[in-house]
Amino acid sequence: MAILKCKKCDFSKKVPERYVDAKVRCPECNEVVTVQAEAEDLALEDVIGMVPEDSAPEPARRHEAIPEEELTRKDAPLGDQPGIFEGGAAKNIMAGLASGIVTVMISIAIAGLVFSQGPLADNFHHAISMALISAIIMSMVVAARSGIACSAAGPESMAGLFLFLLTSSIYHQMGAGPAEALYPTVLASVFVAAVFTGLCLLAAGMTRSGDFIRYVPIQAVGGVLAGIGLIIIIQAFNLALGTNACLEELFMKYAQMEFCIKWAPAAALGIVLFICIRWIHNAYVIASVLLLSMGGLFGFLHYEGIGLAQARELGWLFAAHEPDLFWLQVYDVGFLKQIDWNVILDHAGHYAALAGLVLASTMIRVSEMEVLDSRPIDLNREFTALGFGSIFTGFAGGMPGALSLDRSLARRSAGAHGKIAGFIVALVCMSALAFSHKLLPYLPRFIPAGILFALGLGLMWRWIIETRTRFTQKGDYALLILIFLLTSTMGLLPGLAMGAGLAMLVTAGRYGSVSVVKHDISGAHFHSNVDRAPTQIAMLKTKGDHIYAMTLQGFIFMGTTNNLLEMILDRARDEERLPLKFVLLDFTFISGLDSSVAISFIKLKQMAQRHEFILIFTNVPFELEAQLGRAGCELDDPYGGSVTVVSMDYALEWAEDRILEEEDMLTIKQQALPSLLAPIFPEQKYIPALMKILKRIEVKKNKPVFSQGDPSDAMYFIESGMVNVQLELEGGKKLRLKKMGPGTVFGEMGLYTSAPRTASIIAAENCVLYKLSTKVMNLLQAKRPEIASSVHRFVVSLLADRVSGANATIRDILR
Ligand SMILES: Nc1ncnc2c1ncn2[C@@H]1O[C@@H]2COP(=O)(O)O[C@H]2[C@H]1O
Repeated sequence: MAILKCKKCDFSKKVPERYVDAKVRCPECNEVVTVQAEAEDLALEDVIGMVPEDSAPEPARRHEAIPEEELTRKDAPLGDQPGIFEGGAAKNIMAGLASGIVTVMISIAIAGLVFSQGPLADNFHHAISMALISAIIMSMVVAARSGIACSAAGPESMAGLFLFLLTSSIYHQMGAGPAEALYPTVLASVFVAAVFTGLCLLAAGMTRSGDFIRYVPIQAVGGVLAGIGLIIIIQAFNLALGTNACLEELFMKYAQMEFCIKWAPAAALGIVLFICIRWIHNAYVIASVLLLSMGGLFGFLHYEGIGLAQARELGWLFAAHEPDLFWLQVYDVGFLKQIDWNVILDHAGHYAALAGLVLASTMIRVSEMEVLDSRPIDLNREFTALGFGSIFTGFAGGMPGALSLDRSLARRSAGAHGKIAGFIVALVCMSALAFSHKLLPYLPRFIPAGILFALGLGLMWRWIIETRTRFTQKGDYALLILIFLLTSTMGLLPGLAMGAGLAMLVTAGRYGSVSVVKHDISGAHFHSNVDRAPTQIAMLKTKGDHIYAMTLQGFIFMGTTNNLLEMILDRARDEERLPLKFVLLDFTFISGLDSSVAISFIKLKQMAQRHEFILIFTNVPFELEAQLGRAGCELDDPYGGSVTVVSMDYALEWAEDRILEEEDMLTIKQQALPSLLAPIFPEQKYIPALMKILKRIEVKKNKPVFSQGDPSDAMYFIESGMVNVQLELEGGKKLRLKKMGPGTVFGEMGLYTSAPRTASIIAAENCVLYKLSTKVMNLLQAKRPEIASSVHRFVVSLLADRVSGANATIRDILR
């Protein structure tokens, strides 16, 4: 072992031997520290660290433990859904009302984004209806079908931006054609996008391919979403200014006073909203900010003596419009005849990309909800719910939507734990739809612009800043930035296509199709290198199945950890075997981790707490442990039910000790050497004579009996205490070959071959040994050859036992 000891803040931590002389940053104060070799060999207690005495894991620190019935990963029946009024009717209704106001405002903002091109902007009120229809239907369907109580779905920034690109592209393609075909074609393309996205979600949910989507490289999705964030911010400025400019044009204009006065309130509101959405996560706070800013504008207008009509002319408020039930046109033959279906077909790439991103983002958001909720959520069921919602939305004349993590969290912290909140949101949106022609003329223009600004900023922050620490390999983050730049400069579709291609190549090249689990084995077959008494070995053969050891390999990413989690869950639920108490995961063959893996390990820790087993991570590279820690997953977290241990051998020894302790067999009654030898020595009658020629010595804990390479002059019998047989490797590294206890011998190889010592022997405890020197052995051979021959046979049978033990281990590993 080596030690990381920071002189600045006194932080100290044991780290694996191979980090000796490495320069690392102190996890506490960030000071650069050189890792030092530790002076003495470690005792087992040192290695294990501060695992609580009581081996039963402490209750979850951050989350409540979830009962077994809720573990419905594969087939979550509807009955498992949250109740209608769960958490109290009044609380849910209030939370639903606040979320409803937020949803209406966000729907208006997304509508502004979708219809911001040329004459489409004149039909902004239609886009608002389309967005509200989506919010109503998706809120109701998701409330009825989703397994997440606070699930918020409807118009959403990423899908909104896609629709903006779709409508702009159609607008540019058809600009020269007949004007009457443009609007029906644009509307139809939005409805087709909703139905197509819904069908894809439904197909993924019904074929249960949700877990397969977990393989989508996170860098590609993250880079594209960050790019989307930037484009949304540009569009937020355009909405505030009533322009249609690109980034450079906006840069030219932003400082001019007449523009500044229009974009500054939107940007200020955007920043405040961004902070509320990201860190406060509360629907009441967000709704209050929106209502207060509206009040602020009317106060300002009143103070300045500006009338509403004048404010509309100045571009502060939206224009009034006549009420119409435009979406019913969808089923009007005249309307259908005007649609240019070729143009719609030309945009097949847009629909496919939109559906792909909605699928991938749903997968990421559901995974994050799983961690926050501390329980598995059936991804396929969420796909199915969103799929139905999106299809109904398309047929009712609404725009495609998606699941929103931020809005779901805001709804949850406002107290929405029952389904009713989703229906209340739908009711609020219905009222807004019915009165939109009356309300819109009173809506300040900077509000939807500010919301878009906050949504765009949120996407960029989430994917460019927050995820940075999650990437264990610098290349992953660089790839994300590359895809972000491609998306922002070349456009969404080329960026998406190139990004996905690049990320898939990288991931496939790194990992291929090799399973993350190199081998898994039960503790009944695979034991630590500790020489134990025959009764203890027999006990471990019967009870060792409480231990499940796995060696991991290769490059781990979310898709592969899913398989690992399922293997462990299957083992934990296997009632035909002994209850699972210890899961050992060895990282020796791990070459790297993807960013998303932290979430999987957090889930694994939550599973450990639910099923009451202890997770022991072994041979974890220091950088990976630090990276996972920064991403929110502490591996060495004794009170959270997981520990890191230097090697699989020590971890096995510790778990075995706990099992023996439980059976009251950890300490074997101390016996004198003659009685220890009696059952195993070939001829018992020679034991008293042998004892006379042995020399008793005592060795203190941690002191060497001899060191590797020393000349060999004796072999030793152990009467009490344990010794470590330690191989000294190049570069000062040490490897424990064996731990030996009472009744056995060591140093026999040197005695018989006269070669230098092949390993060092260090006392792991205070020991009493009996020494048989070469000189005395030679005398014995000459004077009492029958006793010498008995000793030879004893040593041979011990060596034979050791070899057959090693063979059994190899056989089990290869099984
Ligand atoms: N792989 C091993 N397993 C168990 N004991 C060992 C192993 N290798 C060496 N030893 C013991 O460690 C001792 C080191 O000194 P010797 O080589 O004299 O004799 C050696 C054996 O008794």
